[in-house]
Amino acid sequence: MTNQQYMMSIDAGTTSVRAIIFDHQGQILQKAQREFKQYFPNSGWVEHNANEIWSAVQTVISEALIAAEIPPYRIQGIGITNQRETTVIWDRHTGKPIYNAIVWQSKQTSQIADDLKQAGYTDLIHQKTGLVIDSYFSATKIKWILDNVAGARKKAENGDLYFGTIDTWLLWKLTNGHVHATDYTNASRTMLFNIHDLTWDQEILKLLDIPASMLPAVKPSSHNFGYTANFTFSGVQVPITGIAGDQQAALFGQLALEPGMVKNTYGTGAFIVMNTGLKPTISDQGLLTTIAYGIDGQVHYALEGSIFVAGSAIQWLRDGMRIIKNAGETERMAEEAADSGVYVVPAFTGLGAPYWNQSTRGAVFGLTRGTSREQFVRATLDSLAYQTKDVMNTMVNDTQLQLKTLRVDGGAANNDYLMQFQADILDVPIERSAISETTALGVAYLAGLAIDYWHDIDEIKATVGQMVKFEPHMNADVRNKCYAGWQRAVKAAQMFGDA
Ligand SMILES: Nc1ncnc2c1ncn2[C@@H]1O[C@H](COP(=O)(O)OP(=O)(O)O)[C@@H](O)[C@H]1O
Ligand SMILES: O=P(O)(O)OC[C@H](O)CO
Repeated sequence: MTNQQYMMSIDAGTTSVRAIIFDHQGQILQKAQREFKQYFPNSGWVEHNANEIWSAVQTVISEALIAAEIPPYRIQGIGITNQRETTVIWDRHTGKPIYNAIVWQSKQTSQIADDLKQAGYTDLIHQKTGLVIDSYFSATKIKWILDNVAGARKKAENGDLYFGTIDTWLLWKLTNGHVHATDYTNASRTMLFNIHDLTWDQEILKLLDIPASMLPAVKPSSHNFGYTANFTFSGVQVPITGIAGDQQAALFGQLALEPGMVKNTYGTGAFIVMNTGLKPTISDQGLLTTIAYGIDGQVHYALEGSIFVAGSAIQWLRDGMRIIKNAGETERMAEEAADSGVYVVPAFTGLGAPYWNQSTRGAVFGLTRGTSREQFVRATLDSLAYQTKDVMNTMVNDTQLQLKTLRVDGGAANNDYLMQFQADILDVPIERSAISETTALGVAYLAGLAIDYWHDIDEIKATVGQMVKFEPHMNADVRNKCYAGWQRAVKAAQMFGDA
């Protein structure tokens, strides 16, 4: 086994980066993780320092290799998966970012989004990009940087600036400034990419005054993007052969490759993605149409429901409300809590799919003098499941496809209480993957397939472990009553925010 080759995934998430080394069985050989700093320069703004992300990535690559005790040449290929939409703009000559990376959650560009809506571009943008107009996507963030950083627009017009999402930034750094590219999945989250003809959309670029020279080349997700320039200072050139946004990578890692298959990743937010096959399905009920992956000369599409607050509501219980010590204990507390009729609507930064209401804020309903800490915790966990049901109902309506199972992953999917409640409230079985790092695994698959590390999907399927199943067993009357209460709570929270 001494000459065994491995794949390495770089998972650049919102709060931490990881390097994970996988073997041919899809098992984790080693992993290293680093958190990096979050900047909140103004209320509702969230920024990262792109150089700090790059430093953290270099560190975890080295740490993972050292801990695994393997030399760099035993890595056959690298995959990059990333927090999506987050926008970096840098000077292509000096390599220096001209502003912090504006993070997907950040609200500083809401006004630009509102202006676009007011000007009547909602349908045009929806039809072309599959997205709803929102500050969530990269387009308004690029415009904001060009409008607000001194000299930026002039430089952009002279062709001196590059834009990239985090994958593009890391690829550019790993190749020492030789490759400026992204993949279809990341491009489809910019609100600038035409998902039908697979090009940057000139009309939208003009609308936002964004020069096309800033934009990266767009390639399939499973593709040889280029070689590392100086991998861990070893001089070894490792090909980067896969790139995908983290939610799409998770879909691939769950092997949800047939139309109608759905996964939900319960991380900071929750992202429900349904594979819809080779044709885009445009939702008229607030779901996003997005590119699932590009492989073997074909582009596969997906419908997505993005929930902004999921696991971060549990962090709020810990760090804001300080009624728990760690996320893990919520499982026992919820199991112990009696039914209560309490609802927590964690709309801390507005509501995502299917509501898309930027002005809603969090709310709690149904408190009595007897409400306990455990019941409050349980209601917060339940909100993750209810938000998922809102999205799933919309997906079923949009596609007319009957949901058979929901595949789950991400930190909060480890909570057995939550997964059982999710199965009950959806009335659909839940399957939790055997490996928790599905996102990294997905991009390892994409990268490995491009270089024949894995020959085909069947070879990959043969390596997949047993999933943990949660079967629904809630009585229909109880389910309907619980969900009706949630719907009233969301409605009331929206009324309060809109007033
Ligand atoms: N047992 C648990 N029950 C509920 N939530 C959990 C549990 N474990 C972790 N979480 C939540 O999951 C999130 C971390 O999941 P992760 O997939 O690492 O997220 P991300 O990739 O977005 O950083 C945190 O918000 C945390 O509060
Ligand atoms: O980094 P995560 O796991 O919170 O994912 C963020 C999403 O990609 C945002 O769209």
